[in-house]
Parts: sequence; structure tokens; C-alpha cells
Amino acid sequence: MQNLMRTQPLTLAENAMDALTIDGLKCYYVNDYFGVRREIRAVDDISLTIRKNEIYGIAGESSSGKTSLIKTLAGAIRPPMRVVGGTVKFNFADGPIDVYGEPAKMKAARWRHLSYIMQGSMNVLNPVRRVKHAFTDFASRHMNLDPAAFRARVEAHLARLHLDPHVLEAFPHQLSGGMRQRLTIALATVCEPEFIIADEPTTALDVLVQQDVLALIKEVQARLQSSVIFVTHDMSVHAAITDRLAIMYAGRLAEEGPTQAIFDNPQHPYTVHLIGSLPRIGDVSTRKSLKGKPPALSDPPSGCRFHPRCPIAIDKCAREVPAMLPSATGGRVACFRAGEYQIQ
Ligand SMILES: Nc1ncnc2c1ncn2[C@@H]1O[C@H](COP(=O)(O)OP(=O)(O)OP(=O)(O)O)[C@@H](O)[C@H]1O
Repeated sequence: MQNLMRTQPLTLAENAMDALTIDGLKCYYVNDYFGVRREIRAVDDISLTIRKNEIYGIAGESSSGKTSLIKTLAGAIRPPMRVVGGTVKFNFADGPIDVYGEPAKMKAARWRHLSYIMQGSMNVLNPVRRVKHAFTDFASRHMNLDPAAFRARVEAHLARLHLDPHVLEAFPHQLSGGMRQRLTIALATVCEPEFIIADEPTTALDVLVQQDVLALIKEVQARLQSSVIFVTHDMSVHAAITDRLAIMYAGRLAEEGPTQAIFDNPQHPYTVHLIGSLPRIGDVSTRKSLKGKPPALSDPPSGCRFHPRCPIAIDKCAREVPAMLPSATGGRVACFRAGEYQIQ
């Protein structure tokens, strides 16, 4: 029997290796209405790398393209979504995979090497079937175990995640929301994947259950030494769980860097606003909201997409697209006036 569990910590060299490389990625929703083509540029020229054994957060307001980006990474796109440029390459232990160049290899890697906890993923549990069937339907084919050994493996995994094996015999409606979310995490990690993508896994949960689920994700990540992409608009969740953080604005990256450094010293005016709008105990001052609305991605502004809302924009910002360049956080930022804006 193949032992899927990685018991040895990754070596320094392995740790330093990239687990995922995204280069110039563009993914649009393309619709043709009676001869008129309309493109929504939800992911527009994004390049980044995710390291082995790190939790990488993606933040940004609603409709900034977070879900579109990670669906594209997972190769989980359906029309009208279309990759129109760039590459996505995973570097799994048994070899690299080009997501859009090697679809068969990518299909085989799902669950086994890569798992995806989707938004509303509790729907993965069929309301009219017992929970155990979700495990057999999705995970058993990737584990090559006879039914008894598979059941034992699942029960041991549930026990590690502080879930009683009896939940396998329950119907989803008999479990609380927190338990169902823990189960979806158990399901996504039972094959011990090297890479986990989680889209808003705690958004629908109350604060205490949320803490519980975040702790669970951290625990699983530390044990498997997997790479995790964690998407949420909730900055306090990023502060609690991520090692590095990317801020998306209107389909592009605005800033990226070590999470603590981004919170301590945000460089992009948009990041400054996101962090400045977080409530602090004892601070009763009124928070300044950002003027305007996020742009329509079917007709985004020229130059820096944030410039119409930016408090310190200059003429150049409307004309030129700022490149992602090394920043004072040790990460990267796309702003001609990086580090110049602060909220009083
Ligand atoms: N099926 C679709 N067809 C057309 N446009 C879409 C579709 N799904 C999403 N979009 C558009 O793509 C853009 C990015 O949406 P996306 O869901 O990726 O953002 P998000 O940052 O994940 O938002 P949220 O936090 O609300 O989930 C939005 O303008 C959205 O309206």
C-alpha cells in the first residue's frame, strides 16, 4: 500500500521551490450577443508564484476577480470563461503540469495532488445521501485501497480533524454548518494533496466556528506541508492565517508581499484603504470610505485601474499601466506613487 502521508519535513531546498507559477494570465468572460462581442476582463495579466509549504492569501472587494483567478488556476473554467493568454504551471512532486497545455495530466492530478474547496462547497455534500458517499464518490478512486482500508483511512483522517466517524452515516442536514464545512475540508484533504485552493471557506460561518475552521486549515496545511491559496475579502482572516498576501483590484494585482509587512506598511493606496477600514478596539474615529465604485470589467479605466478612485493619482496613472515592481514590504506593488499615501 502506498503511503500518501508526508512524514518528513520538506528540506530547505524543497521549501524554497515554487509550487505554482502563473505568467501573464488573462481569463475573460466572452459573450457574443447577436453579433456583438462583450468581454469581461476578470483576470487581466496576472503573474505570480506560490511557494511550497505556504499559505498565500488573495484579497480584494467583491467582483475584483478573485474567484475567476482561482478557477483558472484549478483548470475549472466553463464557457463563457476563456483563457486568452498566459500560462499556469504546477510543480508537483512527481513532475510539473501545464494546466492548459496538458489537460489529461491535470485531470489525473485533481484530488490526488490538487484540491479545491469551492465557494458554497458544502453543496458537494448531496442532501439526500449519507456523508460517506461523498468520500467514496470523490476520493476513493484516487487512493487505490480496498473498501475496508479506505473506510479506516477516512475515519483516521476524520479523527485527526476532530470529527467523530459517526458523521459518515449522517445526512448533511443533520449536521451543523460548522461540521459540514469541516467535512468539506476533510474531503478535500483526505488524499493528502500537495496544493489546496480554498475560496471563501469561512464566510458563511459565525465568528467562533470560523476560528475553528481556520485553525483546522492551518493544522492540515502544517501537517501535509501543502501549499494553500486562501481567498477571502475578509482582511482579518488573512491576518490570522496567511503567510503572504496578494491584493486584487479590478482583475489585476495591486500589491503582494509578506502578510505582516503588508499590514504594517501597505504600499498601494488601495491596500492602505482596505487595511485602514478595519475596525480597531477603542478607536471610535469615523472611517473614510473610498470614493466611487469598482470599475466595470467590460470597460475598465485606462492606465492604473484604480486611478479614478485614487486620492493621490497623477496624470501618468491614467495613461500608463504600472508594472508590479519590488516594494518596501519585500513584495511587489503596481503603483507609480507606492508608499506615498497614508490615512490620518
Ligand atoms: N459567468 C459569468 N459571466 C459573466 N461575467 C461573470 C461571470 N462570473 C463572474 N463574472 C464577472 O467577473 C468579474 C469577477 O468576478 P469574480 O466572481 O471572479 O469576483 P470575486 O472577486 O470573486 O467576487 P466575490 O468576492 O463577490 O465572489 C465580475 O465583474 C463578475 O461580474
